Amino acid sequence: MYHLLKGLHEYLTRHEEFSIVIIGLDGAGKTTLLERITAHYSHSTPRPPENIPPTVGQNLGKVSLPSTILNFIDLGGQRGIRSIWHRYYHKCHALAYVIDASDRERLAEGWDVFHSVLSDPRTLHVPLLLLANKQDAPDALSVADIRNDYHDWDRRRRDSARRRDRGDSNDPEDTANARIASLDVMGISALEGHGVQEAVDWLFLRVQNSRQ
Ligand SMILES: Nc1nc2c(ncn2[C@@H]2O[C@H](COP(=O)(O)OP(=O)(O)OP(=O)(O)O)[C@@H](O)[C@H]2O)c(=O)[nH]1
Ligand SMILES: [Mg+2]
Repeated sequence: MYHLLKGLHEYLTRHEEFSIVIIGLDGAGKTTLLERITAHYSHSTPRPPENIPPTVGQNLGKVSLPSTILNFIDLGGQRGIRSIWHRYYHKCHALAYVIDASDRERLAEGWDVFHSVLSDPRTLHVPLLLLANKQDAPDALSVADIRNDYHDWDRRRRDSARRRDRGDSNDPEDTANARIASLDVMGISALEGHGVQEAVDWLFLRVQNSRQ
């Protein structure tokens, strides 16, 4: 009887754990976002932005929900650190790619890196959310503009690939194209917190669904 009740108690109070990896170029605002998320769920104040150094390696943040634990892993975005991202793909349940929507000069670089994530076979079945960060900045591109900019960039990339390959069809591309077509993009301000709750809700829902 004791074992039965103990088992029942464990079943009712169990916590499922999911890992969510946050990636994107250096300076996109990933650690600021992690701070905002963990502060929100622990009802504390996020670390002041001036106390957040560039990430060399990773930062971890745990969010405890009633029956679920979300483990956020924020990875450094500097060029030399990006080569470790792939090590996290197979063990994560969702990916959030953060882009700095106010830095037009680095958008193409951001898309280049984003595309390599999207077309990596190891991310194929991992839910992927594109976060257009820094929406509070006066010159930030809106979600619609970010989406258009990415589609324009991708069209140019495909045109030049087609010219290079003299029109040969490229099957692996089809998978990436399908993912792009159904891509979810959300606008956030990691600094001020706008849209962050909605982004976490999206990730929570998608990791739950992917489990089923
Ligand atoms: N205006 C504005 N600035 C932001 C926002 N999020 C981050 N920043 C600023 O962007 C800069 C970089 O933020 P980080 O969070 O360190 O960027 P990161 O993506 O973690 O960078 P790496 O660790 O180098 O990969 C800092 O000056 C932040 O204060 C935002 O939503 N709005
Ligand atoms: Mg960082």
